[in-house]
Amino acid sequence: MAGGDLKIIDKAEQGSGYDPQTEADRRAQFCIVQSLQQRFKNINIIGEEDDTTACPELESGFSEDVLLTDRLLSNELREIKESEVVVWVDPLDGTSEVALAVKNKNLALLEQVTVLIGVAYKGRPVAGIIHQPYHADNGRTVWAIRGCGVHGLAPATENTKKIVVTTRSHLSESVSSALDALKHQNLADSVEKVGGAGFKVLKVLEGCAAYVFASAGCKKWDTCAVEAVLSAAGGRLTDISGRDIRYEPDVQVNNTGGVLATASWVAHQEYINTIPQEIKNNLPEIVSKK
Ligand SMILES: Nc1ncnc2c1ncn2[C@@H]1O[C@H](COP(=O)(O)O)[C@@H](OP(=O)(O)O)[C@H]1O
Ligand SMILES: [Mg+2]
Ligand SMILES: [Mg+2]
Ligand SMILES: [Mg+2]
Repeated sequence: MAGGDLKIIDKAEQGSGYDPQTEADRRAQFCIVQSLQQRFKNINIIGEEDDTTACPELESGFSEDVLLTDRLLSNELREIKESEVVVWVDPLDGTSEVALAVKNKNLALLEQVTVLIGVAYKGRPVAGIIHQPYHADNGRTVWAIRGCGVHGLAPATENTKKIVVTTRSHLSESVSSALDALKHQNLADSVEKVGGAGFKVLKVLEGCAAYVFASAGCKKWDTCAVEAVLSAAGGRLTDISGRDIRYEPDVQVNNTGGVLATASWVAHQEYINTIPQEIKNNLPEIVSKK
């Protein structure tokens, strides 16, 4: 960004919209993957980007805060072997918003950018990090480990209005129809369109009722970290038919069933029940390998 050229590559297949990757995505993935591998030789890491750019500064430290939760950690998690861990990395979530922020010189959009690192064990998320580099002056890191609470943010426990967040850049007819159905049943008093899976889940943690994406296109690296954090806060994240999303290493990377995330203070099942069956039928779960 400082250099003024994001070096954007469009990853979208011809005729299927716009899916930008910037030099920041490539460098951040290199940094995260190499830093993790340096410390943990045998974990399986799956990142969004196929192409990376070497970045000389790796991270060798760790947050002492994590050690403070040690006494809360279950024996099951304590005994995990490196080879049983799958880390899903989204080096930069909200890339479209970064591109737009620079293009339109609208730096407020950068708030929607996050870095997502999710840790899965036995196919389900057990820990997650949502780093928001452009929050307030110095950014913030929101993280959770199963059984050890949510850190870096105090999750909202209620709200008088049900605000639903959805995609800004990947709207489709099925996304709109699902939102209309929710409005009809008073499950969406208003709808906000914002970028990034990470940012939308932060919004849910901070008082929005739900994140609704009744469309395919979102990937496992978009949801693994955020599901870990949201469930530690008492919320739920499933596909739009209410099925758990799986995170085994050989699972299909697309969340073909869409995404529905709800805050702790709303009934997840009511949102699931309200989304029309026809939309659900068009978004089947595909469990086949990659
Ligand atoms: N149709 C689609 N094609 C490609 N990526 C999609 C997509 N729909 C959603 N996504 C991905 O899901 C994330 C959240 O999307 P959205 O902001 O539209 O809700 C983004 O992650 P990235 O920014 O990490 O690529 C975005 O690329
Ligand atoms: Mg992307
Ligand atoms: Mg993403
Ligand atoms: Mg990304």
